[in-house]
Amino acid sequence: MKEADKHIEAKKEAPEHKPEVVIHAKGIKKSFGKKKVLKNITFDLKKGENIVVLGKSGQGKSVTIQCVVGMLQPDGGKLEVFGEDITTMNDEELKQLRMKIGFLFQGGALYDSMTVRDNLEFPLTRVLKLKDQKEINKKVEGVLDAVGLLDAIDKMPSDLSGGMRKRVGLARTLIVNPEIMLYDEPTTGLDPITSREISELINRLQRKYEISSVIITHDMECARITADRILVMDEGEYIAEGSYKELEKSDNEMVRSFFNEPA
Ligand SMILES: Nc1ncnc2c1ncn2[C@@H]1O[C@H](COP(=O)(O)OP(=O)(O)OP(=O)(O)O)[C@@H](O)[C@H]1O
Repeated sequence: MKEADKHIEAKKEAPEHKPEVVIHAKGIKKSFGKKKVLKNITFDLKKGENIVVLGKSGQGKSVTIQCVVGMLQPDGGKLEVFGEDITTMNDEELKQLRMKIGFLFQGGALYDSMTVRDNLEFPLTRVLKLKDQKEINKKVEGVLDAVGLLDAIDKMPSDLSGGMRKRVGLARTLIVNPEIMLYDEPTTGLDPITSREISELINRLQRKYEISSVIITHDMECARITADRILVMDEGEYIAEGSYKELEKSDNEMVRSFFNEPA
């Protein structure tokens, strides 16, 4: 780590979380044909907590979060979100549940032909069916302010940098007030400084809205800044769990390999 970067310390300890568990996964299994992708996934996400999932490519990190939002059905195990078993939910129940979960995809795609304002209005008018323009404007401006991009409200996505587009994507996810955020590689493709801004933004949003997050990343700086707890995934299960500082000292070679990689 560079000397100048040291002021952004790894989280030392989890903030005082309420013990409420928002995601409870126990023994989740998922195969595609003969390929066993998830063998035994067990974790709890507590309210207001950031957990980071580390793992080599193709280990099933994305499959896990797709199970959490009901896009994929696990083959076995228990999966409760906000205390409800999601494996037995019907389409309407899943739709209601997904409104409480923000999912920032790797691409975080915006509609290129729409301004930032229109991109943000879209979920309000189409998903929440809001009609009151004053209320819509207030929400759009509020969420852009939260991600520090109020100035960009009338710009087109093509006029924004990669980091700004990522923040607008995040704003569009946040605008429907999710209680859980699922981030799939939030800093991929961004330079180190912009990546750090996104990581710090994830923390600010966690504090401001008391959002609970699962953050999938290969970016160890992002893990260091955002993680209250890290889970390391290997061959369909979690092989280690702990804070950044704890895992940094792990004896396990696979765990150590993440910390030893050059940034
Ligand atoms: N809908 C699907 N149908 C068939 N196979 C799938 C499907 N979704 C994922 N897989 C397979 O499951 C495995 C795990 O994929 P996943 O995307 O979860 O990996 P990952 O750990 O998120 O990897 P990365 O870090 O590269 O994003 C891969 O081999 C992938 O090909």
